[in-house]
Amino acid sequence: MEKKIAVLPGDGIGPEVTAQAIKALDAVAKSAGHKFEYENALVGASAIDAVGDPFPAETQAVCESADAILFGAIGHPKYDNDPTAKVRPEQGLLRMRKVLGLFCNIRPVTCYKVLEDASPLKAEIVGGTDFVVFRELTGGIYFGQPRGRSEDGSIAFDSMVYSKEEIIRVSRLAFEAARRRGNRVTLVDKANVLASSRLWRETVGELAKEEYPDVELECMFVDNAAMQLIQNPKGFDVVLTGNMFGDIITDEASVITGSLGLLPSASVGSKVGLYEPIHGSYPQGAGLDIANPCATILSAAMLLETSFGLTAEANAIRKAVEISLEEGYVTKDINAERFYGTEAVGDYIAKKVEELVSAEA
Ligand SMILES: NC(=O)C1=CN([C@@H]2O[C@H](COP(=O)(O)OP(=O)(O)OC[C@H]3O[C@@H](n4cnc5c(N)ncnc54)[C@H](O)[C@@H]3O)[C@@H](O)[C@H]2O)C=CC1
Ligand SMILES: CC(C)CC(=O)C(=O)O
Ligand SMILES: [Mg+2]
Repeated sequence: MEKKIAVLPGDGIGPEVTAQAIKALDAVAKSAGHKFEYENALVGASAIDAVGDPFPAETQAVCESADAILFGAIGHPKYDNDPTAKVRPEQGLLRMRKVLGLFCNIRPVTCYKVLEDASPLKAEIVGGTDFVVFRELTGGIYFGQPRGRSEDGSIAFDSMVYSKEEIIRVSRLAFEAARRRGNRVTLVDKANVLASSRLWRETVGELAKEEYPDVELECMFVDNAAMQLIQNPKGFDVVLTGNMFGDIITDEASVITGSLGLLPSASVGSKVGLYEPIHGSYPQGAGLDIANPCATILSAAMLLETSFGLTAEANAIRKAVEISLEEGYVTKDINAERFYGTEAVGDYIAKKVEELVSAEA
């Protein structure tokens, strides 16, 4: 198979973790006889520094001509600490998601057996956790209009806006996934307060009744869900939610697995798919060879499976990551006493991928 992958490393630890994911993809290509061609493009703060735009037209063209996109992370403290900055790296990420039609962000949350003690939560609580969050990605409060400041600057406002159409298209993907898994969807919202959440409840309820009567639908307020995720994470199968709630509860959910550096994601929609870790640019870790590359490597596995249909190869990457965790080939966030660098973990996983894929061929 010959495929072109757009690579957008971004800022902070982004370049380091995407480099490790590419090693895993190269190991797959070498052992299974595929050809992956990579084209790099600028995004985020590094794109602002280079060309003054966090998602330049050239980057968009690279993405649109690719078969899949591998994304690192964006963000820089010089913007985080300057609320007056007019151009911000995050605008690039949001514009990219919108322009590429990436309306659904899929975030699997799995607790590896060997990491049951790595979470600050009790092993008997986190053990066996296996759910997936379907987060709406191109609507809601991150995009809604009007937004801004009053003339005298003393009032600021954002709008949580959702249409039925936006809710239905992401919900369908969640229900379809539930049918392939435990047949249960939990809609997470704040329908006791927000009009937009009441539209979610109404729309998802109708859809469930009309098209997915075989799938169990449960509705849960987001504050309760935030608590239940920690108290009984095994109680979830497919979580369906809006943009901001999904963003927040998945960072929370990463604690169940042992580290934010372990959670991958796939962003899908009408065009090309984009694959990215759920974490940000972790600027404090940039250039120190301490970032956990697993979230990005596992995102590459989602890329192979979702965009290229290479399930066996994707599973080889997942298995290689699991072996690295079992063998203690982990970064500092997983084991603060005995750890390896980002590069060393990436090399170890790539070597395992090569062995696993070659053994299957
Ligand atoms: N998708 C993206 O590109 C995202 C970008 N951001 C941006 O990233 C910048 C930093 O934001 P933060 O709130 O600090 O979130 P962050 O996700 O970058 O880091 C939060 C904490 O999680 C841990 N962490 C994150 N990734 C890790 C990894 N791979 N290995 C080990 N530990 C890891 C670190 O302890 C870090 O201090 C900001 O500019 C923010 O806007 C934040 C979230 C998502
Ligand atoms: C940086 C934000 C725009 C998004 C975010 O935190 C995420 O997608 O996880
Ligand atoms: Mg986030």
